Amino acid sequence: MCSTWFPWRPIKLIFKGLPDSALVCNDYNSNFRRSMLVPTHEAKPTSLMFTNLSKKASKHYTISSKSISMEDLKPRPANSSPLTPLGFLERAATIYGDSPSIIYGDTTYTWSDTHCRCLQLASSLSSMGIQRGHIVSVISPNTPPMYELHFAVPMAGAILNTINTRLDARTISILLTHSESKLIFVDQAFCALIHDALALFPPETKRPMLVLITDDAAAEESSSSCIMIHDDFVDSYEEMILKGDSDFRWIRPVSEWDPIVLNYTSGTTSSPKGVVQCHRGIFIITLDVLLEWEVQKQSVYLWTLPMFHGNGWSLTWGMAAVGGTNICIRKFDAALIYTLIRRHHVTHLCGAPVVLNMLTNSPTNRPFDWPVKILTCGAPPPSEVLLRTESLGFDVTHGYGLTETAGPVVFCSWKAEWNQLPTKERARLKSRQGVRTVAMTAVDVVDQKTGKSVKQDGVSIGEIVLKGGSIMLGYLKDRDATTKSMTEEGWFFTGDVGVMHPDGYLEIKDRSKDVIISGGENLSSVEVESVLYMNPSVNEAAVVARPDEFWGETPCAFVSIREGLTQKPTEEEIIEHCRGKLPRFMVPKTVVFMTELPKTSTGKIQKYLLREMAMSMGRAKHPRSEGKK
Ligand SMILES: Nc1ncnc2c1ncn2[C@@H]1O[C@H](COP(=O)(O)OP(=O)(O)OP(=O)(O)O)[C@@H](O)[C@H]1O
Repeated sequence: MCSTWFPWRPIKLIFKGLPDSALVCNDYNSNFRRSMLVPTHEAKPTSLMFTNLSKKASKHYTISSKSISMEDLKPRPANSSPLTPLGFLERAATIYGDSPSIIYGDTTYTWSDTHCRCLQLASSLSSMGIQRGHIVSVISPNTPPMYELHFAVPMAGAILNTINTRLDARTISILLTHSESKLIFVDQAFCALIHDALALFPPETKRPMLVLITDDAAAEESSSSCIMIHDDFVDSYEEMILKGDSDFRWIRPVSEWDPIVLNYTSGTTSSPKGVVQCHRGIFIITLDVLLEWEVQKQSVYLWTLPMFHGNGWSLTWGMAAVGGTNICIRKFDAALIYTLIRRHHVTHLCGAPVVLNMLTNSPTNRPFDWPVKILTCGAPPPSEVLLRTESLGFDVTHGYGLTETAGPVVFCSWKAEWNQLPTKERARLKSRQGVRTVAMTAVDVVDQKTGKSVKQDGVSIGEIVLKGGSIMLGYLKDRDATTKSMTEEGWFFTGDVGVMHPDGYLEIKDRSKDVIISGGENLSSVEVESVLYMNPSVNEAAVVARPDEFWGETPCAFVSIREGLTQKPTEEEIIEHCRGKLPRFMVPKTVVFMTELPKTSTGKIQKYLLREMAMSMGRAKHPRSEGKK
């Protein structure tokens, strides 16, 4: 009854001296001490009466107009501190102070160390003039400094921008100018790259300060290039920590909507866009992912996913929340990964489907004695790849998200009854993207013309739209793209197309830009790819549109073949393999073999490059007899 009256309802009302029969909401669980009912002679009668007061009680008690009514109960400072993930670190230092926070080669830090180092770094940043709202960039692989900067930079009030290490100098130069970065932390392996990027700055543009991150493990690869520009650095990372004050009072956000990170998208479909996320959004997604992926306290997390990729899907902050151990590595190396999983008894790791593929194809792969949980996201995982990964003892969780959502916000939440199904069927179910996380408000698939929800039949295609607390604030300096992607009705348009299955699970069919239209019919490149992956000789597959003289467009498959095969398949054999499993119009008409498919820095296949190659082949020609579907 109470909840229908007041949006901010009390959990329990305690009225001193009132008989039990006068308690209005006596079923709830926590304390709310406020005398709302007073003897009638002290208060003016009001029309608002509690209907379940006993007759006797209602005679003596009525609502005081002097007291605070339900409507007046508003947020107060005690319950309105801005949400921020930065507080996770202080807490981790209190609870897990002596436990390892980061292991990197022979170096181990504890949570006390990490807390202290981040405060010292934040203090040094402040001393150097870094202030609230400034952008501070970092280019580094997954090293301890890269992890620490996720706390230290926003603790100085600034906004962290992690730069993708695989970008070229020209793109980095554009991003740094666009972000107006004030300072860049540069791992020594990337000195030459940053040097080249800065050389491309327009003449009048102010240059950022540079701080050098030295690393013995990187020394070999980068010593000469680092000496070249050594004088350009204002300081070194470790010096800044030494100079810093460990009692520094970190700068809390004024509002939870204050920006905390700027991340550029992968650039799979167009130039990278600068996504800005706030403290609140990151707080929400971090807890959401931990809950959905069932990350236990003091888990051991191996950093196979680059932290520059959406801040490692927010698990950078997540590991502090659970006091886990971060195992850092500079490079993806399947043999090293298997060694580290065993050495440190790793419990969790993440990776785009390409990482799963590399792990399963590695000659060093061997099953584990304990379940190693792996979260895959970032691209559609073919069911064959899921199957192979699980057969090694990995427990795969499949999530879907974008840089714009700060991590996975849709998960293929697993149902116990599915464990009874045959393995192939399980893998097929798991390749679906799934259901919104608890912190997301809603997910839908809408018709691109009418904007109405499509039928929940697993066939009707529409655009995937999302709403929830971790959707970005917007794209930096791009009002048009921001308003286009987030409508007044409250939806964020993902640019992905998919279907909603009758059981409420979402499945992506393609990115809008990758849909192939053959003879007027939309064709999902993802479906064709998953059939190609069923061929045991196929290592990687991607399908794009090739202009076709008769159909307008037809599927063109690019494949790489597994290493070590004595007999490689022919184009006709690959086409024949698809014929048995796909409707005729979906069967690739062209197959191109490549040693390796081109990928973005986040491991996604660069379909726009393949599309350009397919375009350059000219229109596919057909004998007249092929003009039937
Ligand atoms: N589980 C998944 N299955 C299928 N596709 C996925 C999955 N997770 C993410 N994606 C794809 O990745 C996209 C988000 O990727 P990201 O934010 O890294 O940048 P990008 O979209 O690849 O780059 P750009 O926007 O610059 O083209 C999604 O829109 C979707 O197409």
